[in-house]
Amino acid sequence: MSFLGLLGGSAKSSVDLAELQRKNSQIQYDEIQKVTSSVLGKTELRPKLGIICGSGLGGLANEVKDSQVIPYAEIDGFPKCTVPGHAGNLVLGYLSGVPTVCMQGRLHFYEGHPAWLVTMPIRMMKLIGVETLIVTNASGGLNQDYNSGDIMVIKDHINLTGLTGQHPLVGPNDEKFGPRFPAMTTPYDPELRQLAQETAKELGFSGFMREGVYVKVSGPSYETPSESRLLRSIGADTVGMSTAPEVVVARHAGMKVLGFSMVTNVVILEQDSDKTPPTHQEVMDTANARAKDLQLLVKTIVGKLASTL
Ligand SMILES: O=P(O)(O)O[C@@H]1C[C@H](O)[C@@H](CO)O1
Ligand SMILES: Nc1nc2[nH]cnc2c(=O)[nH]1
Repeated sequence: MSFLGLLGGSAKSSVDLAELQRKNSQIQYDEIQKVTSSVLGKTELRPKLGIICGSGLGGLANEVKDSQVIPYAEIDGFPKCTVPGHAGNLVLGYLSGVPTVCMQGRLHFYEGHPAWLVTMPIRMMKLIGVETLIVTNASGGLNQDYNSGDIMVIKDHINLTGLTGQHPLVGPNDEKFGPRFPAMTTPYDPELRQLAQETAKELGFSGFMREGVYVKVSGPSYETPSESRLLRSIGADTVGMSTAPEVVVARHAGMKVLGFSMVTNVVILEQDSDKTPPTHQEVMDTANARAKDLQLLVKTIVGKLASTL
């Protein structure tokens, strides 16, 4: 199907989405502008903050006041969300007084979306005016000191799928978004990380707060014990199937990023273990059980940032 056709554009100037997918090419600035216009045409709000809700963490969007819900299906050119625990809505409104756009449900590579399409909403947010992004995810704890329900402030990531070729910035670079070769030395903003830890302490959350490294794999299968030991040995504390590509694209576009990884299961490192293997139901249930704490943490942090956003 023609992408510009989806956007209501003329067949003559249309870009074939299937063809772009085959070439693993990028959607260009103009096309993302049309997705953005479709959103802006449905709301008066001009968000400064973007939030992405991970598996089972969509409740964060319920903290947004005076909210307007736009299903992805009603946004021209926006792909579908197919994963349970990812509602598939943009929720726009005010979080602690800050105009916010919240992705209640994200796109994943394992759903069949190429890396550039998974991250297209980040560029849309940038064009809307978002300069600060809060990403959340559900993850497996590779670090065996971690417990289910721990919240890890992400200090760095290993974009394993990016390093091995499925990088969201592969394809022609548009300097309007950012440079051809962006540095990734500080993907997660040090001041925001510090603020997150200080705020967690004030809220009495220190007992389940962590700071560490997230590794992004493709999924959808969970890891074998040997794969998990490999990921631990390269320095990762948690493992998941999202986030890093979104953060790379956000940093490419100059956005500040704060990331939280909710440990929903402790990863099994031993062969032939009698421990219970992970399930997506367990992931969602654990995320839901701790969601209120993460919601309060994010809301309080945003309240403290409000005057600067
Ligand atoms: O969207 P996130 O990264 O929070 O979801 C995690 C990774 C997979 O999508 C899913 C596996 O249970 O949860
Ligand atoms: N890859 C991966 N993703 C997850 N998301 C939640 N738990 C896990 C896990 O154990 N592994």
